[in-house]
Amino acid sequence: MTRRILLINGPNLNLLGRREPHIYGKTTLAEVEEQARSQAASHGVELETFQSNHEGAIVDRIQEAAGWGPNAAPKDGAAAQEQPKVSVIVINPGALTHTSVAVRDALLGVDIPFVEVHVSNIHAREPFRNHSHLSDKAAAVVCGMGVYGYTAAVEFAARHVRAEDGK
Ligand SMILES: O=C(O)[C@]1(O)C=C(c2cccc(Sc3ccccc3)c2)[C@@H](O)[C@H](O)C1
Repeated sequence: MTRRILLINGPNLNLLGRREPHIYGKTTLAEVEEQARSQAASHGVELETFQSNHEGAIVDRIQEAAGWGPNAAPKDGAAAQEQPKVSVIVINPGALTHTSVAVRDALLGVDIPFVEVHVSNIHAREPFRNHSHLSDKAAAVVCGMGVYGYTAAVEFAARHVRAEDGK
């Protein structure tokens, strides 16, 4: 069974590197995703990426990681294709961090360990950004390290996958 990491980025992160570089740096999301894919591959682990500005689409993608949801199985009754198992989710929920019980519920519901990433230090920003609906349930939280936070998170996730495989 091929195991993989699912990297999810939430609202406005498609603008990473293009807006507010003094807070989020100049690295684009495409560059972050390519680096993460390459880093995971160096561990022999697949990495899939998903970015959406829509809470429900993120909930759907999280459910799909567990084999549930609208795209889980073919409608014609054919055997669902063997999908590589998502072993770990790395997620930067963006503003949904502070607002979305639905994303929290989806992550808890699929029972897949997740790592929460924030490019900025959310604890040193506006009060409304100081609370996360996810952190108390995350396997790990990385924030304030810029886009290196994704590197640290993927490293942690890849090591978890390899431990699962007994490597
Ligand atoms: O630091 C982060 O990674 C964070 O998750 C990321 C966020 C984020 C992500 C993308 C854009 C913006 S703000 C923005 C919106 C439009 C254009 C430029 C910047 C904030 C914040 O909403 C969160 O509070 C913190």
